Amino acid sequence: MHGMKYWRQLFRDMPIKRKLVLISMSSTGVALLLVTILLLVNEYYSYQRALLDDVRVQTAMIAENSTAALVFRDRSGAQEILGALAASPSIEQAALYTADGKTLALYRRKDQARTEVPDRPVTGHRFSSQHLELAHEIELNGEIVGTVYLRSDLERLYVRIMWYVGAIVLTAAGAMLAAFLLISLLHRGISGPLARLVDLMRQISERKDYSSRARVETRDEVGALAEGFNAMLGQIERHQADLMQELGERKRAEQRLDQLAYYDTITQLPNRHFFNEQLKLVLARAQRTGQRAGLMFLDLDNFKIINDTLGHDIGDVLLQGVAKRLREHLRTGDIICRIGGDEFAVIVEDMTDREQAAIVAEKIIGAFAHSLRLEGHEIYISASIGISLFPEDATEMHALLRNADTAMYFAKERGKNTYQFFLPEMNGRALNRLTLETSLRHALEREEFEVYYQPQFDLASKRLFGVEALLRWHRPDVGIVNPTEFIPVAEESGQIVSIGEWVLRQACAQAQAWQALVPGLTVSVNISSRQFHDSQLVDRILEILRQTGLAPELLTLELTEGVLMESSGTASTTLERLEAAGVKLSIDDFGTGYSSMGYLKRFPISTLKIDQGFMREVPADRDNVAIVMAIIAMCQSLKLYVIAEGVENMAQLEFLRKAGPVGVQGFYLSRPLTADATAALLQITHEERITLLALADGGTPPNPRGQSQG
Ligand SMILES: Nc1nc2c(ncn2[C@@H]2O[C@H](COP(=O)(O)O[C@H]3[C@@H](O)[C@H](n4cnc5c(=O)[nH]c(N)nc54)O[C@@H]3COP(=O)(O)O)[C@@H](O)[C@H]2O)c(=O)[nH]1
Repeated sequence: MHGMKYWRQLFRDMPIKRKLVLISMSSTGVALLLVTILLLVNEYYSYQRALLDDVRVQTAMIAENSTAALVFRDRSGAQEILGALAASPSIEQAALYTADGKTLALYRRKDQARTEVPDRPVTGHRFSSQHLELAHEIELNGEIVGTVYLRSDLERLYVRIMWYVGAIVLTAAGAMLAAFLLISLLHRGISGPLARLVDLMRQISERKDYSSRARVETRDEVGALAEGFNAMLGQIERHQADLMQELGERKRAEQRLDQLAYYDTITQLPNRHFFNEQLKLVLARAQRTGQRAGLMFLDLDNFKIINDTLGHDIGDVLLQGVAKRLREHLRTGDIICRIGGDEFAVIVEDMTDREQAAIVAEKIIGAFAHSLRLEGHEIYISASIGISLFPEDATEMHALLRNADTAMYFAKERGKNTYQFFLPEMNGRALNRLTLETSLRHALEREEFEVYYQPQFDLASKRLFGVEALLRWHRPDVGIVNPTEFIPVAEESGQIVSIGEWVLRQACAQAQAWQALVPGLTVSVNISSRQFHDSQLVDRILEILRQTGLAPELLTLELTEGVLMESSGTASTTLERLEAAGVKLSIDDFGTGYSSMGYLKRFPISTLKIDQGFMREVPADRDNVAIVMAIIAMCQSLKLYVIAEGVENMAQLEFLRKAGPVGVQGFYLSRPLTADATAALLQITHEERITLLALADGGTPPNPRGQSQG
């Protein structure tokens, strides 16, 4: 059973060609065998018959010749007759019996050792495996006179059969060989294409090249199979192409998603997500290898202004330019990421020491030394950089990030366009700033702000013509906080827009209320950069003027040089709209910034305020004297009103009086006052004010600082 299974499996596993040859040869062999057997059987019986006939003839001849010998019981005659059988080599024994069954004569072939004849032969013939025996009764005139017995051997039959078998086997072998050749040839025609199909199939599955095709060699089933195979390959190829396309699209989509997930679409730099993962890896590596790593936080200086002024499209191009500069100036191993609006981060792995970090930071600063030309604009940009180092400043990722951020704020505070290493003591200051920002958020709703007013005088007429609105914050548990402390924070957090609007409303309402006391009293309100670039500014101002009833020409907006210099088309429109509405514009802190004469002509400015820094040590400081005099002369020729700030003593006042027609503002005349104190000052007469504030020529104020409320 087991053996059968083995052969069956062996047959199944055979190649078709061998199977076909085996089957064909087996069937041919079986057919030949059957034919051989039939031929042999036929030959055997034919020979038997021929032998029988032959023996019969001989029996008949003996019977005919021996009748007389039998009748006369002539032994020698009978013996002679039997002796003639020597001519028939197949007869090996013979006997003649008398009618009463006695043996009359015997014959034995020479090679026979003994006589082996039956005592009483049975008439008829009988074949055994070795012999043919035949007994025939001899008659004379209808009476039986004796019996003749002949025994022939079958040796010649077997020899003949053997020769016959030999001939048949040879013929069959030849036939089998011829059949084998023919069948092989025939089967090659069938299995050859099949084998080639199989080979092709193997090649295709190995190489995955579905563009190959099978040769259709015949029109039979194998040809149909090849055609079917080709059709199938065609389909696979098409599916493959579809699949490849789909895979390609999927891959592209995945890459795109990956790109979106890990890269910033504007600069193509890695984004915050990527940055976080990389920083984690870098720190883990540094921990393992015991090496240093540096983290740098970059914040572009004044980016928001550029973005608001020139538009977001230019802002985007600027960010791209910044990314390009960073890539160009830093090593390929440094990981540069854009982690927020105008915030970038650089991870420097294997940092040797602080000096190396400083070199990298200087490279970054240097990268922006030259202006960027963006769509017709020449833009100077700089960055403030905070640096924290692993492991000195922090070993934990978030702490390292926080420290770099804190250091960056300090770089900003130091005047921007610089770098700053993190120092442990910064954390306290940073915390203060954070709490300041948080408290500031609620200051407006909790009514913690108050507007103070500092009087402004025209030196020639000695008249109080206006007040400057200056904000104060009554911070709970802290006291009055100076605007220099909180205005930059409000500016950065964007809260300045709502705070500034509140100041404008208060100042306009107050100035309008004071018109009854000093008709034509002007009020100056400081407008910060962020406020100025707010697209709603003009509408808000006009709305406030309408609501408070203050005449637009009594409101002066104080803008710094920086704000005007950053201004482009949209800002000019803002200024033009304000001028058209009648609102006055003043340049604050003149001389500290760009001091460009161009914008004095370009923009509708009515007043210029000399920065109080130039009033310091005047008239002793000859340089400051020269500057102040030059500014006054320039304003005269440009027909601009000029106000000198920071007048703190009589010498300064006297100097200004001689220098030309100016307005003055300063502690010497009055510190910023509460609204009530300002109202009190406005209520007294002009003459009383001159006396009180020592505005008379050469006059001395009784106690100028004593008036201070701010
Ligand atoms: N955007 C806004 N900015 C505002 C607002 N209120 C104030 N500010 C700006 O804050 C800065 C500091 O203001 P402040 O502490 O009020 O200082 C003003 C005066 O007190 C001070 N001053 C005036 N006279 C003298 C003097 O004789 N000596 C001296 N040392 N200081 C003096 O000068 C400041 C006024 O400056 P300026 O605005 O340039 O005229 C300041 O930059 C304010 O602009 C606000 O509501 N919005």
